[in-house]
Amino acid sequence: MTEVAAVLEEAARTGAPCAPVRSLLPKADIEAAYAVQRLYVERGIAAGRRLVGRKIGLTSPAVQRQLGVDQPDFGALFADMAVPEGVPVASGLLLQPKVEAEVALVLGTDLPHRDPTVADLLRATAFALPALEIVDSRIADWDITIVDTIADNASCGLYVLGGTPVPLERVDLRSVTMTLTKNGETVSEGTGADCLGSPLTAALWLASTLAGLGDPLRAGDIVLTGALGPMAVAAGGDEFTAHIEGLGTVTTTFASAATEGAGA
Ligand SMILES: C=C/C=C(\O)C(=O)O
Repeated sequence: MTEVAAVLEEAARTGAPCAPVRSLLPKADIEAAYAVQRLYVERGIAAGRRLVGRKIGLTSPAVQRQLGVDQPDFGALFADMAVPEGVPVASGLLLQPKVEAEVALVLGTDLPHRDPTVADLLRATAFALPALEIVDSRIADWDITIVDTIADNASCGLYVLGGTPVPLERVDLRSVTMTLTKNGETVSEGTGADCLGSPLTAALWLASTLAGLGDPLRAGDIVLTGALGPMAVAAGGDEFTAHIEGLGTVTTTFASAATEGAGA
């Protein structure tokens, strides 16, 4: 496990993507891949990073098709991965960024049960927000299988949360429609139902999985529930806006090296 973690750390440190790590792991061993991810999380916490929640990945049939997998996964969200709206994503921070539009849930109470119900989840959720997940892969050309992405913290790079909290009484997350634009052009579309049937179903999967691992979701946690549509490639100078009906909009821009150099 430590060898795989070291390969991924080196890729992040140098900015040079590495070869797929699946050949270094027991064949298709998802538990081994999560063990690598746990090392990354434990090292982050030991270094003073604040764990603030989880992302769910591989929830949309479109993304599953893009990556050739058939099940969801999860990764860790640290506070230092959050980019406030209005602050450009610095150039050179990410290796191969892509953007996804998602529903974020913020919990008001713990979700300790292995068999949580929708009622438990609705009661536990303080509010929802529109969100952009900026996924990134430390593996060259995004040549990933499920074990590669799990070991690589579920390919999570950064995330942007919208600023207007919406209580769940006000929105039916299964039927929301999402449009993601890049520089004004639509690049991805989907609905709540495209996220494992509903963002709530995805969150229940995560709550149950983490409770089963003895590390349940806690009050205050942010849950990125998974892409509602295909991911879109990002480059310096791009602006992305997601509109999720009933939740509002969230926007981010990617600085280009040239504008950063000019102090823009
Ligand atoms: C490889 C990353 C996939 C996701 O983040 C997703 O499907 O939401």
